Amino acid sequence: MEREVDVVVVGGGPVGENVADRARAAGLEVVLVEHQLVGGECSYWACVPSKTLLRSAAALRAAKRVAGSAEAVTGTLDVAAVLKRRDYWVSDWSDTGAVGWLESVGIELERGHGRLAGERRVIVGRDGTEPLTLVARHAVAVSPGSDPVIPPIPGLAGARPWTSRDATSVRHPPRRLAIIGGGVVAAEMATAYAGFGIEVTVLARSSLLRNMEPFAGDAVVAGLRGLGASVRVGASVTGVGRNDADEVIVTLDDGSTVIADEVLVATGRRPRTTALGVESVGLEPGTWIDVDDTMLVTGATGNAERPWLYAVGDVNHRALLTHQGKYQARATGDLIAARALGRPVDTAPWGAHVATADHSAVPEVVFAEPECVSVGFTAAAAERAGRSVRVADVELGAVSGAGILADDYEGRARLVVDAHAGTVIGATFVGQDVAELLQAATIAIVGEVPVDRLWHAVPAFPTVSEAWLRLLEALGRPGSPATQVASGDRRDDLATDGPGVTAGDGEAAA
Ligand SMILES: Cc1cc2nc3c(=O)[nH]c(=O)nc-3n(C[C@H](O)[C@H](O)[C@H](O)COP(=O)(O)OP(=O)(O)OC[C@H]3O[C@@H](n4cnc5c(N)ncnc54)[C@H](O)[C@@H]3O)c2cc1C
Ligand SMILES: NC(=O)c1ccc[n+]([C@@H]2O[C@H](COP(=O)([O-])OP(=O)(O)OC[C@H]3O[C@@H](n4cnc5c(N)ncnc54)[C@H](O)[C@@H]3O)[C@@H](O)[C@H]2O)c1
Repeated sequence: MEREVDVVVVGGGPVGENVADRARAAGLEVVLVEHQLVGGECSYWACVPSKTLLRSAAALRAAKRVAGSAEAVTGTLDVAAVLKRRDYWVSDWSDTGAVGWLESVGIELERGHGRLAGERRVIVGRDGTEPLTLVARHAVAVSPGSDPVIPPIPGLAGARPWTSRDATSVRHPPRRLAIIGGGVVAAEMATAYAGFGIEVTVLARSSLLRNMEPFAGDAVVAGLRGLGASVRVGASVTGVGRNDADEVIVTLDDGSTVIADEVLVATGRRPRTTALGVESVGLEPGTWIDVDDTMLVTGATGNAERPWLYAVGDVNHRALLTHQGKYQARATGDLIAARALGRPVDTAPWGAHVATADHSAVPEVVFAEPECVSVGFTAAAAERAGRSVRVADVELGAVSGAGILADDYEGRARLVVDAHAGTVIGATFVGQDVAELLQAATIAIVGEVPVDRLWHAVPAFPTVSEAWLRLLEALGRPGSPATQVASGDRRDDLATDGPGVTAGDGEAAA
């Protein structure tokens, strides 16, 4: 069976949904092909369940950190209630709601496995009925996402390791959990399971959260240990097996062993391109798909002559995050529609049809203990990129708003400034409830707001946002002696109390 449509989208995760939505909103006929659940990894096995597993223990810790509410905390976490709340948020792994939304906006769903079959053609393998060939008049967008990597550690694959799917969909948490990896999944799942009161051992080859400023990973190591987890940094796993009691035995390169009930592998992702038919359009199966800033696939048959194939979301490896994939999807869906309808196309940097922010302003929130959030360059990455940087650090505990939020608040913030341009190019915040500080930093970077102008963006007292003021003070006020820092100098000021406010003062002096 063969059918012509305007646009075919393969993969109905958050990214594919958004490509389809934008193209459909412009009036195009769109078919979305999904072989599992509409909503994808994020909705059922990643962002949503992981955050619900984390939230209750974080709320409990927050209550314990404030005198008055701490005394009211007399019980422990109700893990069964946490799992029930998780089940609600993942709709019991049913996509009825998501399918209803597709219907409401006029996007057609084809349930089945989509596979490229040459230029503009997608074959959909369907259960119990003959395959359907969809021929796209205008474009095909693939957004199949990514799968976890299982590294070739002797015995690991045979030891029934958990992946992030098992960790986020758990029904009966084990008594002991070993985690291999030191990235985002390891940090978050160690926090979640330690919060459940489970014996957690993190086995990381190197420091944690290496894509962030070093103080973020260090804080999470301390935070996890504070929750009772064991964190072994610099530990290489040489073998994994199960014994007769069905316990997992993880052997390390120093000869020691860790015994657990389950082992979670959190060692990165690989693209879902092995069974996507990419070879039929000149691409290599099993590899990430290269794209330009409009998500147009570079090197695909026919794309140079008449653009038709786009790869959006995790599969292009630009930023493996839902919000960034959805940002790409909005640009690409609109571009597909503009090209199809003969409307103007804007592919200049920061134009409507490009994902420029992928290069310089990707916000990420790691919901670990403590929260670690960042956007843009770290100081080291900026220097590697040849930028001349100025760096300001502040201890968040010295900010009144943080001290009021939690007794003995501990946290740190860093601003990375381009010394020549005088604009923020990176920001990192570590501490309780810092996630909501991130959007301001993202806007400063994307808007290329001069640091001198930020002195006029006054943070309200007493909020944690006053960290911004402390960061500016650390950089120096325009025209004041403190700003006499040679251009290109790197400053590692550690600002504490700002003028007029000391921790514990209810009112700031003028
Ligand atoms: C544990 C965990 C927690 C995370 N937490 C966060 C978070 O808090 N915030 C955040 O921003 N990101 C988070 N991420 C990352 C986020 O999940 C991904 O970046 C996001 O899901 C990518 O969206 P996508 O649409 O590209 O792919 P996916 O969500 O993987 O969706 C792809 C869809 O395509 C379907 N599909 C694949 N191949 C085919 C085919 N050939 N035919 C038909 N259908 C197909 C799949 O079934 C799936 O539904 C997390 C990831 C993990 C593993
Ligand atoms: N809150 C969030 O936004 C969130 C949460 C979870 C995941 N994610 C996304 O999902 C992606 C995948 O997360 P992840 O934690 O799996 O990957 P990651 O890239 O963040 O971390 C992988 C970790 O595994 C280690 N590693 C790699 N190979 C190894 C091996 N052979 N043996 C031992 N250790 C090894 C690395 O050193 C690193 O510490 C992330 O890139 C992130 O973008 C986002």
